[in-house]
Amino acid sequence: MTIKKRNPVAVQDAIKKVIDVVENESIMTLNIEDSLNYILAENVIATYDIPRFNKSPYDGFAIRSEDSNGANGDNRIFFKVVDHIGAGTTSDVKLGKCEAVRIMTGAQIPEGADAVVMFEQTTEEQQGFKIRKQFVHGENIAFKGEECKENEIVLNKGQMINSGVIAVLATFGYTKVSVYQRPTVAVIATGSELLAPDEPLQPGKIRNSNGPMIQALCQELNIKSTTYNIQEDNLQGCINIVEEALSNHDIVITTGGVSVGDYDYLPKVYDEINAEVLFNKVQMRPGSVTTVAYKENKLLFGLSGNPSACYSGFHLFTKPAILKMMNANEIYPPIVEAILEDDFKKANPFTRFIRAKITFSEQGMYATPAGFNKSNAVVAIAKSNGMIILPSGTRGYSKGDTVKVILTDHQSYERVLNL
Ligand SMILES: Nc1nc2c(c(=O)[nH]1)N[C@H]1C(S)=C(S)[C@@H](COP(=O)(O)OP(=O)(O)OC[C@H]3O[C@@H](n4cnc5c(N)ncnc54)[C@H](O)[C@@H]3O)O[C@H]1N2
Ligand code: MOO
Ligand SMILES: [Mg+2]
Repeated sequence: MTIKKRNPVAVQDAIKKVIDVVENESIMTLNIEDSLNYILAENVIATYDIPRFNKSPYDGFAIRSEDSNGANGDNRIFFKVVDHIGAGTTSDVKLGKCEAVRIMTGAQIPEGADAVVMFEQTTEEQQGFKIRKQFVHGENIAFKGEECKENEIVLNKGQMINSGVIAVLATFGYTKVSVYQRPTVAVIATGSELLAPDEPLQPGKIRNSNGPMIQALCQELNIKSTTYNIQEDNLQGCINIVEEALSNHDIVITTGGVSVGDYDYLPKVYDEINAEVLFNKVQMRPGSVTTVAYKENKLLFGLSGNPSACYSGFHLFTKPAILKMMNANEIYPPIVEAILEDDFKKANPFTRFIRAKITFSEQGMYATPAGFNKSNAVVAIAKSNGMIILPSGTRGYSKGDTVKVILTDHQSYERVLNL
């Protein structure tokens, strides 16, 4: 049997092919407390100025700055305290010459006052205090509207809702928020050798690690995927399950069966269901056989069966596509430069992605391969928070070289405090 030659596309081109085909305009409304990690489907407009009024940023005394003219160590000026307010209350007092209102952080500056003296800048006296320095107009005042003005667009649609966005929505009294619907995702692990984690091992069989891993990767994006039962290598069975998953989901992720083996049925499945294959070979390792197909605004990710290839394929192609399908403005992973901590002397004909532990030290960022790193590796995935990128070429790489690294895990922590 001859094998159809595949045309390997560059990694960037493959990512672009996936991103270019998907779109989503479906919107829904959520209570703000349920909206974390969704994408804003509307601009957020300030409903009033922030700060709402001129306010004191300190605990101290509100004064008229002109009354402090000439104050110094040899000429201390006395102010009489005529009122006392905390945040949430206001004062009706109109300040006269050398009068002050005792004021706490967050309280509205009383009429006539234009500066705040911190407690630490005073010496207390009977019925008042003395100061030994001159204050200028506006000193120690948080001005109305200095952060943002009423009707200003403070957040743009397409932004991921993080804790700060929820704070902004709450600030402006929005209890509901319009967000883009998330794509629905189906996960199907294919392979006659696969057993569920709770099944006893048998000769020639292995446990399905890709299915739970992909489900967890979706969960990291706050997507609750539908996980189908393990699908054995059987053409009709594969066609049926993929068709059924596709009729109920926006994205179908399969793992395994995309290469050229006798039991690799996914290429035939795409053919049978008339999905357009965007690419079936990428100039990368692992994951060179990663295949992405498209049908009626739905995507089919044929991720490789080898766990490290499967993981890399998800990060490179599926994750940006899911974010694009959520209509996020920012869909690509952060890529940083780091110092390589190991030698890779062999030249690689395709771009290599190496699961690695990225550490941030005072000397800079370091990238250490996270152990045994072949396509079939699983432990290194668990120990990694990034992927070293080694572009293809005729030379290898050495310890000390500066390389690019994709940050895959944004919730990574350090062993030592580098403060
Ligand atoms: N003649 C060729 N053979 C292979 C090529 C090639 O170009 N020519 N490519 C190799 C590369 S590279 C990879 S990667 C694999 C891709 O294989 P498939 O995507 O077809 O996946 P399978 O054959 O189903 O399985 C490969 C490997 O992964 C294990 N596996 C599968 N599913 C899971 C799972 N859910 N959890 C854990 N491990 C899984 C499976 O047992 C196999 O060992 O093809 C090469 N061959
Ligand atoms: O997808 Mo395969 O790694 O390129 O091992
Ligand atoms: Mg195979």
